[in-house]
Amino acid sequence: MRIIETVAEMQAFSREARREGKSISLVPTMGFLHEGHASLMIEGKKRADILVTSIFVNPTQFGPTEDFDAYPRDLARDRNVAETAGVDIIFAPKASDMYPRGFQTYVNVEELTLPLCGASRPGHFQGVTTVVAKLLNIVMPHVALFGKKDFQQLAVIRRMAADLNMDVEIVGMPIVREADGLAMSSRNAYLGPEERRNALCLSRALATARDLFLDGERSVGTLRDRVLRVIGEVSGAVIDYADFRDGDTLEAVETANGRTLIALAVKIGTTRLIDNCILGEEQ
Ligand SMILES: Nc1ncnc2c1ncn2[C@@H]1O[C@H](COP(=O)(O)OP(=O)(O)OP(=O)(O)O)[C@@H](O)[C@H]1O
Ligand SMILES: CC(C)(CO)[C@@H](O)C(=O)[O-]
Ligand code: BAL
Repeated sequence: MRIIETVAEMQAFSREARREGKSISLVPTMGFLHEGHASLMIEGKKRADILVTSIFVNPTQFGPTEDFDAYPRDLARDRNVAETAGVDIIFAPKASDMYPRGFQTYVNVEELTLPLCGASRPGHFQGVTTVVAKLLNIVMPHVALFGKKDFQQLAVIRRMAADLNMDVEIVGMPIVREADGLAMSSRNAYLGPEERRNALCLSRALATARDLFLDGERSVGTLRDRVLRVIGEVSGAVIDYADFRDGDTLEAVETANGRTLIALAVKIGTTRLIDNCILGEEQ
């Protein structure tokens, strides 16, 4: 495994790999890698000759009061996780190389970024689509893999790739969970022991609503009440959003079906966690 730290070197590497007829897969990350990231890497390795993972805590997707400075970083540990998962190249650029002086071009996806995390985190998705567009141009992968834990992000990136005719296959991967149901996330590292227990209310709320749905309940009002009740039982859990939306368009729905998305963002203490499920999909 090799670490590449400059945009120019990464681009030269990929250009040469493509010239030799090799296929490339890319797993973009912000580091502090866990088994969720590893599952994307293992799949990426199967889908191409060369697996690249980027590790870049992207400043443009964090709001001014968000946790950019506090975001956990540990490149030594990440190297081990990446190597074990079969990564060939870690691309770890500096912010000054990604956003040099004079930078002024951004990518914006419209309707899909309005609700959910787009509403709670103004400017977030513009930062995500801009950096992902740049990573795709730099690494030039044939396949790029993203987790469904960030469901809206995946939908937005698919839209961007289609709308801008990007020559890359976007692959969505299932949510990897801890044994007790908590969705793996780098931000779980912020949780103290009591908060870690309280954080289970997200996956518990999703499972409760899904069980009701599988028993035949279709009223979003009833399903939402149950979700709010499960989260409300936990002191120190503050809902940012608990939304029922169409899994393709992200439009709000009032009657549930198998393609209905339940998307949650909940603050446990100061840590904002997200989780989701599609009601008709195996968990
Ligand atoms: N539990 C998970 N299962 C599957 N994919 C995941 C999981 N957690 C993160 N990913 C995916 O890994 C990629 C990189 O995500 P990122 O580095 O932000 O990790 P994260 O754990 O989601 O961090 P954060 O705490 O910032 O949300 C994204 O495509 C994301 O959806
Ligand atoms: C896709 C991504 C790496 C862009 O910075 C980030 O939003 C993430 O880790 O999900
Ligand atoms: N996993 C999405 C990255 C972010 O929260 O900024």
